[in-house]
Amino acid sequence: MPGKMATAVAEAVVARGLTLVPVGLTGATVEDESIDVSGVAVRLVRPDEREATLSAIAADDPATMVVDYTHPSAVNANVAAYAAANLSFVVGTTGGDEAAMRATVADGAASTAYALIAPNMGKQIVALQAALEAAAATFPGAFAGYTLSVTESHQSHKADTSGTAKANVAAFSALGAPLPVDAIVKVRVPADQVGEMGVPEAALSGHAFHTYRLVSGDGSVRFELQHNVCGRSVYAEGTVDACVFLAQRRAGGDAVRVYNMIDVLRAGEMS
Ligand SMILES: NC(=O)C1=CN([C@@H]2O[C@H](COP(=O)(O)OP(=O)(O)OC[C@H]3O[C@@H](n4cnc5c(N)ncnc54)[C@H](OP(=O)(O)O)[C@@H]3O)[C@@H](O)[C@H]2O)C=CC1
Ligand SMILES: O=C(O)C1=N[C@H](C(=O)O)C[C@H](O)C1
Repeated sequence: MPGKMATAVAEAVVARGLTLVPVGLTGATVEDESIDVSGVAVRLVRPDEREATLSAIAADDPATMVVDYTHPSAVNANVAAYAAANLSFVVGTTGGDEAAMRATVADGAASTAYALIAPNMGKQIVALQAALEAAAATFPGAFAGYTLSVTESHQSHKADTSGTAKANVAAFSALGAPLPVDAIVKVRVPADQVGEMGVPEAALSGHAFHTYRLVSGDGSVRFELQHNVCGRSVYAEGTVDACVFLAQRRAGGDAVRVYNMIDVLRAGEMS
């Protein structure tokens, strides 16, 4: 905190009537000591105080869920610290090493934490992602011979290529239309976002516009799929659903300890 997603999730937690633990991890250069979230004073904790703070939170209530919306360069060290403190965690941050995150709570790992990791928490986008995965499993190669192109536009400070786009490209690849991740076109210049992608000016600081195009070999057939989101609320609501879902799995001692948002959707636990 006070990152945009972390703050939006904290606000959604309060709005749902859940308890917001008034502590937020922050970047090393942030000078404020606390921020106000819907009337709750949230203490900001720098990376050098992270381990001690997480241990104290776990000692106070081991059922606390941690939410990570940080930066690709920060998320893996954060996750290692959550796991070491045995605090269960929901990761929305994209661009990290997901395999390494999963390993912190995999069978045989020392941690007793549960984890949910997903590149997109928006219910309808998760449903689209699940539908593409199901199509790929049911009709592998159905789009063989088609050429895929993908364009994604996000606020100019986004560090990485869209994690959602990467996940959907994997499904399109199984459908027969592969695309290397580095061929995904990233639009980060505000003038292009407005002019080429149709992003409203008011959403330049927070938007996610994705377009997937599939064209047949002879150019006679063309598909286009878009999901265009302005703002953050759809992800914040999904993240709170994820926390509730994960808390229930943890409380029930479920044998599976790593989940994604498709698991939450399948369970019928997205509001
Ligand atoms: N899964 C999903 O549905 C969604 C995922 N995302 C992803 O979430 C991430 C965050 O996005 P967003 O909120 O827009 O980005 P912001 O840049 O607004 O926020 C990121 C925050 O993380 C802070 N930070 C950096 N390093 C650390 C650290 N070591 N410990 C704690 N905090 C740290 C930054 O602080 P500082 O500025 O001081 O560096 C900043 O406050 C991105 O990876 C984005 O792709 C976003 C939306 C939805
Ligand atoms: O940075 C964002 O804003 C978003 N990031 C996620 C991604 O990388 O796919 C999800 C959504 O696109 C918003």
